[in-house]
Amino acid sequence: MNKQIVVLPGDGIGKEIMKSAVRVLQAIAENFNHQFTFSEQLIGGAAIDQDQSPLPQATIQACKKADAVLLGAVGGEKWDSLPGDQRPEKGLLGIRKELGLFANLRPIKAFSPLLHASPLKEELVNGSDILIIRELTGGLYFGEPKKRIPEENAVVDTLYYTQEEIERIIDKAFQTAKTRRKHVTSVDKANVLESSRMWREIVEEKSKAYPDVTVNHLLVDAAAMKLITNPKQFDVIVTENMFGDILSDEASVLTGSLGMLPSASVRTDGVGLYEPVHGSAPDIAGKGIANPLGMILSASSMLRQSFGMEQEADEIENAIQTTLEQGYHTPDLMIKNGTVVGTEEMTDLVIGNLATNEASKCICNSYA
Ligand SMILES: NC(=O)C1=CN([C@@H]2O[C@H](COP(=O)(O)OP(=O)(O)OC[C@H]3O[C@@H](n4cnc5c(N)ncnc54)[C@H](O)[C@@H]3O)[C@@H](O)[C@H]2O)C=CC1
Ligand SMILES: CC(C)CC(=O)C(=O)O
Ligand SMILES: [Mg+2]
Repeated sequence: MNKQIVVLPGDGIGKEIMKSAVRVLQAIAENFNHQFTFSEQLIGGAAIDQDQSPLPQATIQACKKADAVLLGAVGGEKWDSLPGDQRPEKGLLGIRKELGLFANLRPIKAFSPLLHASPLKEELVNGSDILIIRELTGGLYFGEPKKRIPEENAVVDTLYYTQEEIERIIDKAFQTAKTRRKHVTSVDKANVLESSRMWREIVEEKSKAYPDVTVNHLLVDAAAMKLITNPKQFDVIVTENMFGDILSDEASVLTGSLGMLPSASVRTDGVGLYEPVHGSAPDIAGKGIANPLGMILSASSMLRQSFGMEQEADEIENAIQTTLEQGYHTPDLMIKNGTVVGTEEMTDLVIGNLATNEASKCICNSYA
């Protein structure tokens, strides 16, 4: 199969972990006789430096033509003093919006060798399997007005949703729950926010069309607590953009590290952008120690969800399981008696544990 993949490494560790994902995909291409063509484009701080824009038109056009997009991470101190609409993060929000990627799927399930790597008790973590479905192109991160109001010595951000935006993400949650353990937890702040009250009404109305799926509602503050005191009660969690952003970083502690979490940002036709949950991690960037597994798992999610390559995705996930069983881990994972390795060595080990591990011959501009 011939697939065109746009890669957006971005900033900080984004560049380091993207190399890992591409190398793993090259090995998969070789093993399964696929042709993956990678085209690297600019986003975030790297794009500001080269093109004076966090999301150049060339990047948007390339992403729109691609079969799928891989994204590393954006942001860093260098660009922190820029106005909000010129920051690297604006490029990330922009590409999600441009591609219409309204649903961000964040699976949280610990690999068995990492059950003891969480600061939470192993018996709490063991058996938990959560999918956070975060609304991605609306809500507080996109609503207007969003500005300083100097004449009032004030500031405003806006939480705006159309009914249609809420309906499509709730449908996505119910449809996805049908393929899992058939339970949806909708998380909101309906005791305070009007947007949450409308969200809750839509969940109730939509639930009538999915009689085999059970549903409950939680306020976001209590949900944050329950995520780490009783995570096994959750199957699918669906929530507003900012709530999902925050809860998923919190939930990552179940897996041992934020660096383990992949995500898929999708729309209804299967087109997707695949990105780890974490950011550009400036505190460890350039040190060669970033955990590449969240990025590699995002690539395997791309194979599964955008390309229908189930066996190939399984091979990557099995190779990660084997590598962790062998005791290898990057320093972010607090494991007793393991062997600490860097980003590149971890990538070599995963590739070495693929069913076959010959070097790839795929077409690749900057990763050959
Ligand atoms: N998707 C994206 O591009 C995102 C970008 N950001 C941006 O990233 C920059 C840094 O933000 P932070 O709040 O520090 O969040 P962060 O997610 O970059 O890092 C939080 C902590 O987790 C660690 N960490 C994250 N990923 C890791 C990995 N793969 N391996 C090992 N350790 C890892 C970092 O070292 C840091 O201690 C900011 O500019 C922010 O706006 C933040 C989140 C998401
Ligand atoms: C720019 C932010 C919204 C990025 C982030 O934290 C995320 O998408 O998880
Ligand atoms: Mg986040």
